[in-house]
Amino acid sequence: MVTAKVWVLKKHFEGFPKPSDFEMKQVALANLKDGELLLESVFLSVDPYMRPYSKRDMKEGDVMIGTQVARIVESKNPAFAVGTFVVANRGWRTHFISDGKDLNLLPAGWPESLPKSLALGTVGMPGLTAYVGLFEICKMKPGETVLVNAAAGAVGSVVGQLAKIGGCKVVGCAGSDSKVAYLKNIGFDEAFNYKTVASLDEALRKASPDGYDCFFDNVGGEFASIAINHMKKFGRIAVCGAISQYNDSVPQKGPYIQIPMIFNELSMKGFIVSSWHNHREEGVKALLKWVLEGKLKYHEQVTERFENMPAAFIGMLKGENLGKAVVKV
Ligand SMILES: NC(=O)C1=CN([C@@H]2O[C@H](COP(=O)(O)OP(=O)(O)OC[C@H]3O[C@@H](n4cnc5c(N)ncnc54)[C@H](OP(=O)(O)O)[C@@H]3O)[C@@H](O)[C@H]2O)C=CC1
Ligand SMILES: CCCCC/C=C\CC(=O)/C=C/C=C/C=C/[C@@H](O)CCCC(=O)O
Repeated sequence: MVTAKVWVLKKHFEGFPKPSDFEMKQVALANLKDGELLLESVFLSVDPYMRPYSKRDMKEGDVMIGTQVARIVESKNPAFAVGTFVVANRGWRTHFISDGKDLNLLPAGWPESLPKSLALGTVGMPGLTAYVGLFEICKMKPGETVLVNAAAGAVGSVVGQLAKIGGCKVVGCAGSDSKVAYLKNIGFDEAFNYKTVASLDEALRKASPDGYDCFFDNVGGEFASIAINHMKKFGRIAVCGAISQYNDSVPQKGPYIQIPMIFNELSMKGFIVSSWHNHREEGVKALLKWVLEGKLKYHEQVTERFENMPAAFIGMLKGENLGKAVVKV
């Protein structure tokens, strides 16, 4: 019999998550029935959505939500061979049982040399978020200027590079000078540290005096309220995330957006990547191709050991990650 380690939400987060909000438990797994598989998590993802979704969808004592790259270690299902790697959405667990219906194989053509953890990042849900947000929501066109915040993270770093591949000028911001250096390294035209600039308004104007056609917003809050005033006529805003607000106990009050929306005839659309599953195959295939061609660079912040899941999650929310934050079990 296999015993899985799992992390549960011991106490709903109040403000910023803290280690004592989590508890690690052991769960004995049943023997496999016909048609079932035993899987071990190899890489687990820590993502911002876990913070707001825990409040909306979870109760105390539930296993933390999340996805993993897992390896099949035992199979009583002829459709799945032992040793196969899959992407699963089974939460913070070292081991789990599946009937195979909830598993996604890695995309065809995945070379052995490419880290499988990328299926949780650049060639997974965050990469697909960038792809959908830019091509379907912003409807980015060559020659346009694209702005993205949280630009050195999992989604933002792909947004900037896809915008360059698509023939745009790209401006990004991030929360440290080393992240800004990374953005320049992967091809951003302009990048600034939003924590140290004297004025966000000035920094946005300096980076693109003519304004922005597309704004891929990962952050919300004050940054978005300022950026909206820098949109060009008929600009498009993809409302992807609002990480600056996820840990607020008291909702922020911002300036109202109607005047710039009307004056510049802007479009603003929120989206959730899961609703775009019909674009998944096409998107992931394109992302993999760009990675293999060297046009789409990646960086991963790998935390070792399952025991460090809460630390990796809290660190990501604090901005300690460059690129995609993952945990190697
Ligand atoms: N709509 C959708 O379907 C999806 C939305 N998202 C959203 O995209 C955004 C980015 O996600 P992801 O790429 O996975 O995460 P990241 O890899 O970008 O990690 C989060 C980053 O957010 C930045 N950050 C944290 N707090 C603040 C703050 N108060 N102000 C500004 N930046 C902050 C930090 O970078 P820094 O050092 O630069 O501050 C941190 O590294 C999130 O808002 C997430 O919810 C993600 C996936 C799907
Ligand atoms: C309750 C308030 C919500 C505010 C918006 C919060 C977050 C936006 C966001 O980050 C959403 C992310 C959604 C991710 C969904 C992922 C899963 O479906 C897993 C998908 C697995 C995979 O495709 O690899």
